[in-house]
Amino acid sequence: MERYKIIREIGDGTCGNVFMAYNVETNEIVAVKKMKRKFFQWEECVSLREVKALQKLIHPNIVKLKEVTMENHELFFIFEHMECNLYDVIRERQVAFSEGDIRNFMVQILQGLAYMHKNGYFHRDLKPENLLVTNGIVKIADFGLAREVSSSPPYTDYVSTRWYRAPEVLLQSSAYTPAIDMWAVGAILAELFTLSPLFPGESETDQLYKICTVLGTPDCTVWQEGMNLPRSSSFKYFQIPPRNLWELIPNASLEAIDLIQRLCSWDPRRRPTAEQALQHPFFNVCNWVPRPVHDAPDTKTNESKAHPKLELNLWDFSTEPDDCFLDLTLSLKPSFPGTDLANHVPQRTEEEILLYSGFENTPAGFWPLVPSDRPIGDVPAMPSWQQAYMVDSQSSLPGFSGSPFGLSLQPSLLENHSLAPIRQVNFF
Ligand SMILES: Nc1ncnc2c1ncn2[C@@H]1O[C@H](COP(=O)(O)OP(=O)(O)OP(=O)(O)O)[C@@H](O)[C@H]1O
Repeated sequence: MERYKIIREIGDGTCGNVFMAYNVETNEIVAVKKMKRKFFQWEECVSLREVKALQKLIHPNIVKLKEVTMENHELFFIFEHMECNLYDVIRERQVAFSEGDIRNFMVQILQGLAYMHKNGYFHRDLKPENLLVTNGIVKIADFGLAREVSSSPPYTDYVSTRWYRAPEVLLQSSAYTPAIDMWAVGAILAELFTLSPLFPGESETDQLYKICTVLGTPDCTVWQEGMNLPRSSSFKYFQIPPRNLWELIPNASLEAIDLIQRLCSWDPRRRPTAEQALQHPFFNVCNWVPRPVHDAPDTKTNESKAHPKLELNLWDFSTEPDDCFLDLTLSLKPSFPGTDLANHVPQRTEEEILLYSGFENTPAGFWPLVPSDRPIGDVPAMPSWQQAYMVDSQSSLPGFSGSPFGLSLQPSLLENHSLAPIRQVNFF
């Protein structure tokens, strides 16, 4: 250990203290985790879960274990050094993250997880503190509780920090799966939008209660197996209807809400795997900078109001996905102010509803997406500009390309302020 000079302490966890240090031979900055418990044999060290897992898991989104050293019965892990953890990033954040930032974090977390799960491990303690960040790069850390998927249940030992703990673990299932990591990802995704935890339980019972206050109390239609778990009788104390996630996370897009809802499914079998989550439409967007309506010329003049609008109305298409989108070229039909769809969408300003075709170089159409299982009437037509969903000619349409996410398209408007015919958009 004389090769390492400690600079300062950077973390104090349950199992170890973490220090920033530098390697005097290489001048490299590293993180040294000094385990709190004493070790007497090298075999004990190498059989630790953290060592076993990290030896095998080499991935850009998993923190790299460089070395393991034992000295005077003390065990040290030498890791690549990361600037901070996601908990600090969230805590210090004054304004909400952009959806692009959140997407960037999530892709990396999911890629790390997908790799880990594919290689037979699940983490069991995913939380913002265990996601390390340097310059926008996220790496999963703290494999102290990692388990091999092939290891046999019952899993009875302590698992995961309460706020991110999956309901099957709270209800004392002894045979949980990697889906517990997916629950944690859903809670973290919500937290990235609101900057506060989605389920901040103060005890195990309160944790279940907090989950019920968001998702509603489950019943056998939602989660059959859950009804038979040892602590499922707790549910009889809280009969709570589900909240609308849009109210709780108002800055999230429809796709983000849909992903959170799927990840935080009561039933672990309904949660997408990490690999499936990466296919979710939340990640399938192009960069599009909306032009505010009031910047567009002529839109507020009497002259333009007198002109017909070109309106895209997806209700005109069949409801069969293949019928709708097979080699779809959007059909546009003229309509007139006062009779257009905008008037049928309550409580939305014109600015919120209308989408302009003035992006001459943008080969795209704009779609708000809603989960296929949600009645159209439940969903705001276009809650904000942020929720315009862009599909370009390169990308496949979500839900129709083998993606596990069936999303239906919500009718929307596409107004041509300049009255030139709107470009037709080919999706395939
Ligand atoms: N490689 C690293 N680079 C920078 N900081 C790190 C690194 N590894 C850990 N840390 C910091 O130290 C903290 C504790 O580390 P870690 O989670 O590995 O310890 P632990 O004892 O297993 O914690 P826990 O209480 O979560 O089980 C992390 O939250 C992080 O802030």
